Order: sequence, then C-alpha cells, then structure tokens
Amino acid sequence: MTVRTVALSEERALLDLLPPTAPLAWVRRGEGLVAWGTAARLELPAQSERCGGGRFAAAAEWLESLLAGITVHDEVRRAGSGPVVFGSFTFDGRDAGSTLVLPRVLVGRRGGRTWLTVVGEESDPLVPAPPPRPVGGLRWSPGTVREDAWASSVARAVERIRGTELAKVVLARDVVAEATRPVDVRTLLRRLARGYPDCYAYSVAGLTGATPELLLRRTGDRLESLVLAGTARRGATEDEDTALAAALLDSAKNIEEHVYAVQSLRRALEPFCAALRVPARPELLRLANVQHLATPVRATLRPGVATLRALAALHPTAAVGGTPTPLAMEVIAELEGMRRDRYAGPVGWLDAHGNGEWGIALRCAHVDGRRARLFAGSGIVADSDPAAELAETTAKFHAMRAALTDG
Ligand SMILES: C=C(O[C@@H]1C=C(C(=O)O)C=C[C@H]1O)C(=O)O
Repeated sequence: MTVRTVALSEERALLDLLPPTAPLAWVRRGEGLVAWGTAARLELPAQSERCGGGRFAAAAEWLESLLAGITVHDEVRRAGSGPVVFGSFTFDGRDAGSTLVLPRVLVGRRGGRTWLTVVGEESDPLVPAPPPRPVGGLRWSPGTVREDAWASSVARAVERIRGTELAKVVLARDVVAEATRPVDVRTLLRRLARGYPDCYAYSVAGLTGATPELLLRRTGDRLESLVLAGTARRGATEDEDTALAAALLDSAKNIEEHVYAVQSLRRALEPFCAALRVPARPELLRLANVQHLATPVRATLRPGVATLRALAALHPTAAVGGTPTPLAMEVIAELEGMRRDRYAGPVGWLDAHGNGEWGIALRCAHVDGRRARLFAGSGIVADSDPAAELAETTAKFHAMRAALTDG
C-alpha cells in the first residue's frame, strides 16, 4: 500500500469537503483533519477486562503491522501528515466496538497550511460533495433509564460515597432520537463547530460530537491535556452568568470533583513523563450550554513511550470514571443500567510517528442511519443533589439536541 501526502492550495472549510458517507472528522476553529473512505479498518471484539490496556494493545499491534506494509511519500512532514488513523475506543473494555480506520482520502489544515493524503490511487480525490441535508422531523424517546430512575441511582451513588471508600463516580444516561431519514452527520458537525468553537468537533464510525475535553495531544515528545470536571449552567443575563462562574470557582463540591480528575491524570501520566506541569488552581472554560472548571496540563514524554500506551494508562480519568477508578468502574456497571459503548472513551487520531490528538468522547451521539443515541453524564461526590445532577446532564445534552434540530 502506498500513502502520499502533498501540500494543497484549498480555501474551502474542512467540513465542507466531506462527502455524506461515513465522514471522519477532528476539527477545531477551522483546523484539524477531515477524511473519508476506508483503506483499512479494525473493529475490536469485547475484551475480558473492564479497565486495562487490552483494546489499546490490540489496536497498537494492528496498527504496527498495517504501517509495516505501507510505503510513504510525505512532502509535508508534520503532525497529521502521512498515514493517519482515526480511532474511537469503548469506555468499558468488555464492550465490543472499539474502531480504528485508515481513511482513503484525508485533508489536514494547521497553521494556515493545508495538505492532502491519499492511500493508493485516487484519480479525483476531492470531488465536490453534495451540500449537507437538514435532519428533518425527529421523534424523541427516553433512553435506557428513565429520568426518575436515574436520579434514584444518583442518590444510591451518594449513599455509596458516604458509606465506602468511593470518593467520586460519574453516572451517565442516554436519550434516543429517531429521524424519518438517515441523519447526515455533516449537518451535525457544522452546527457543532459553529456553536462550540472551543470544542473539538469529531466523528468516527458514527460517534459524533463536540468535546471540550482534550485527553492527550502529542506533538513529538510534547504532551498537552485539558482536564475538566465541575460544571455550572450558563446564566440568562451577564450578571447571573458571572455569579454562577464565581460560585463555581468557589464551590467546594465542584473543586473536589475537579481535584480527583486532575489527580487521576497526574498519576497516570507521571510514569511516562519527564516534566509534568499542573497549575495549582483550575480556570474557567465557558461553552454555549455550560461552564466548567478546567486545568491545562503540559508534560514531556519519556523516549520510547507509544501514544496508545499512554492513552491506555490515562483512560478512564476520574472526569468520566471516578475515584478510586476500579471501585468507580464497578459502581458504574452496577448503578448506571446502560452500556456506554464508545461514549466517554478516547476518540481522535494518530499518525505514523505517534503524533495525535485524543479527546474524551463527550457531548455526542452515536448516529446509526435514522437513529441517534445521545449521552451525557455528571460527576457525583458526597454533596451531590440528584435533581441538580439530572439538570446538569440535561444541559449537557443540549449541544447534540441543538445540532439535531433544524432551523
Ligand atoms: C461526563 C461528562 O462530562 C464530564 C463531567 C463533568 C462534570 O461532572 O462536571 C465535566 C466535564 C466532563 O469531564 C459528559 O459531558 O457527559
């Protein structure tokens, strides 16, 4: 197999280049990668363990043998040029469906430079795509767990936190939308990119969303991550918004949730890193629907550490699992009452040199034909109130709900 990357003079927005079928995307503020077609694909079966590196190690093995059979001609030589795979891993290793895709055609843009990567021979890789279709009529139905039952699970989680060494657990729920015709993922991506410019708009094998949470960006030996945990809604007026932000930055409950997430990331990264910089205090990240406590982390990776190995060590952070992780994973399996599949798992891309960007798959839906299954969760600690946590998940659903709504 031959992979060629060339510089491209192309002015159109990346998302406007995507064809309707199985688009792949990782885009923020007009930069990133879009891709389509399948040159190679891996879909993993269920593994035996909940946590642990099984699916990441299996993916690394597949990727290594794939890359060994590829001849690369790369004129661009930067992160994201040459062969690139998109990936999306299940939250729980015992769920099947972790997927890696080597697309046939990819367009990347960074720092104003654009490039085209093609696998094999494509006579006309950039054929004009038909415009994205509106979603049309939708029928909403409750998800796997009804709202009142979910709130009761939150109450049980709070009891568990008060009675055991469990300190934090993230519980999630789903809702389902059914359209009258297949949903055009490109429509969702455009709306998400417009409404959530600080987030990464992504789609991999139908899992589509806009995540604010960067699990890991690797460029050479430099690592970056943005830890989020602790959430408030946006205010209806500027005064209310400022008051909610001030209360969030001052909230012992939210800071506790946040500290667990930062600690879990730090613990996971430390063995792989030469220099880890973590600010002492979180900052505020404001999105259209919610505001979060955010901690940007930087580190230098030790030589020889594979990106998928670092990802395996990082996932699940306490932003989507809990503290301590193994106990939180048990409580999620016991109380949540649904399968997360790829929601809250790592989603992103990786090149042949180990450069890549991986987010946590949040604010998303799994789009499969006419059906979209939306997910949202929230971190539960000792002081959590079930009604407030339910409202928080409703606010988080808003990103995908709005993306699915025409007009
Ligand atoms: C679990 C989600 O979000 C995570 C949980 C947060 C919280 O509990 O405050 C905040 C950001 C994310 O780390 C989600 O969006 O589904």
